[in-house]
Amino acid sequence: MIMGRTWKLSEVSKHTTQDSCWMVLHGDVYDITSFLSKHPGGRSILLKNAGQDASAAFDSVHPVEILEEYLAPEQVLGKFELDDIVERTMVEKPKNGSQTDPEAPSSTVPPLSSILSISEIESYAMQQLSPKAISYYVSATDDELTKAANGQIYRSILLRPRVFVDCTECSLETTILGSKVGLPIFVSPAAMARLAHPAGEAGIAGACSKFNGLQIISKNASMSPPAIVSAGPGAVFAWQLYVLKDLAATERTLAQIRKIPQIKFIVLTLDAPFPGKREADERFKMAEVAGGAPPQAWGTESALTWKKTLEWLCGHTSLPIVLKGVQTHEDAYAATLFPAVKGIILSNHGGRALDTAPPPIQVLLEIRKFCPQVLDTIDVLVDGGIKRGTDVIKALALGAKGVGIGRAALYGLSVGGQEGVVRVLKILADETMTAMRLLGVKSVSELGPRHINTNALTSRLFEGPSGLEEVERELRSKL
Ligand code: HEM
Ligand SMILES: Cc1cc2nc3c(=O)[nH]c(=O)nc-3n(C[C@H](O)[C@H](O)[C@H](O)COP(=O)(O)O)c2cc1C
Repeated sequence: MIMGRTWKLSEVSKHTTQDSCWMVLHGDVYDITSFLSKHPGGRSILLKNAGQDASAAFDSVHPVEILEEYLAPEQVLGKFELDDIVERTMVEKPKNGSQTDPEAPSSTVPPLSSILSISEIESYAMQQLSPKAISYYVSATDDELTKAANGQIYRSILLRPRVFVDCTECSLETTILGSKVGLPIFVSPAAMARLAHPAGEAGIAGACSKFNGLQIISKNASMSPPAIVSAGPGAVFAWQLYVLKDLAATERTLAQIRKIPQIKFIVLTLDAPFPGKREADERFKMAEVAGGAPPQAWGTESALTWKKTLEWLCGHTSLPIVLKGVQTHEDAYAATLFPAVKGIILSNHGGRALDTAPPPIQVLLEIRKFCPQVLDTIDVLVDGGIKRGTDVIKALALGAKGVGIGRAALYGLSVGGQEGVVRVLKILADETMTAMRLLGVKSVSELGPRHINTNALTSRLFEGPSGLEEVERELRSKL
């Protein structure tokens, strides 16, 4: 009986094929032969790491709890014991794809306080991240037109500053989905944060905690939700769900989430029923796995529908539901017809879903024109392309309750761990506050369409009253 015995590397390393595939993970030896065809990340990456201690590669993408969830107890063959010879010659393996990875170009990051903009953080991140992390984080679908448009659209919208407003006192506090937060900027869910830095999603939580900010934890986080929330006592949390083809596994995960009181709402991502064609990432994977990677097995259920899926989800959570990846006003309106849905995130997955889909700001304008009541019925959040405080206030002025950052948080993490994310949030918070003061606005709730200039894009906003009667009324009462 092999169960319970110890194995040396010389024995484990004989099992590297489809017919017999072993792997060392966190001190245990696993027989993963039957899991090869089931691994959502494809079999090639497992074969590449077969016959060795793959803990470092595993840790940068998965929480350790996933082992128990996906592998049966009989697949654990026993404990791993280092051979003497290996122990003596072994060089410390990198824990992640960032600074400690010899593949990653070395660079010196200046003191974080001297980094002034999100673009600057991004350029340092490109020096810190491993090629693998860059191809995964930066890539977007096809020609990356939507990714580019997400940022460009903010540049084509102009603001309308008002004068004679005392903005000495100015606050970024607001409420998102009923939770008070210190700033209207939240961290969108992003998989595999430990590819950027060992602090991973817990580092992001620690940073959000300092601002009483909101972090939406990804279903594919590289750390477990309990570990993440315990790192952010002052933060507000939500958890993002991909419904897997394996519905029972999704239900088990939802049961775990129910036990975490810090999680205030569930974000169901809908824009990725199939993986987008992210060529930079595919090219990297092809080079990484000899002979090319087979098409990835996609674990996400592609047959979700409004009524069936929402009814099912309501059976497994009593938390408010937020739909992420809404890209038309029709779907925004439809969301308001389901009482369990308390919010939507206008998002195109940072350009990683359908290329040439519209930037969220365009969808917000559509909502204002065709069904403005949506904005009064549910919380509308947006993400994609946010790099400046002025981007934040434009989205808020157009009706968003909060604005998410995806890559910017990962880039901050890569340059300075938790403190790097703090720097990202501080830059954006300070810029937002400055922009509000210069605009003549003292609080987030005052921002409105009257702060947005009319041009070809935004003219559809101005079908309503001019606002002049309100100005007259206000002045008369003050004079
Ligand atoms: C043997 C134990 C492993 C198990 C049980 C496992 C499980 C999973 C699961 C459930 C997913 C779907 C995404 C998620 O829910 O996180 C996934 C995806 C993935 N896994 Fe693993 N995995 C294992 C080993 C590895 C190893 C050693 C690597 C090496 C780096 C790896 C790399 C990946 C990648 C790259 C993805 C795809 C993520 C994406 O593109 O969204 N996995 N794995
Ligand atoms: C590397 C990466 C991983 C992501 N993983 C997820 C995820 O697991 N779940 C999800 O709903 N969205 C995911 N997204 C999308 C983000 O939540 C967000 O919509 C997007 O990044 C916003 O655009 P930005 O990166 O321009 O800020 C991911 C985005 C990136 C860049």
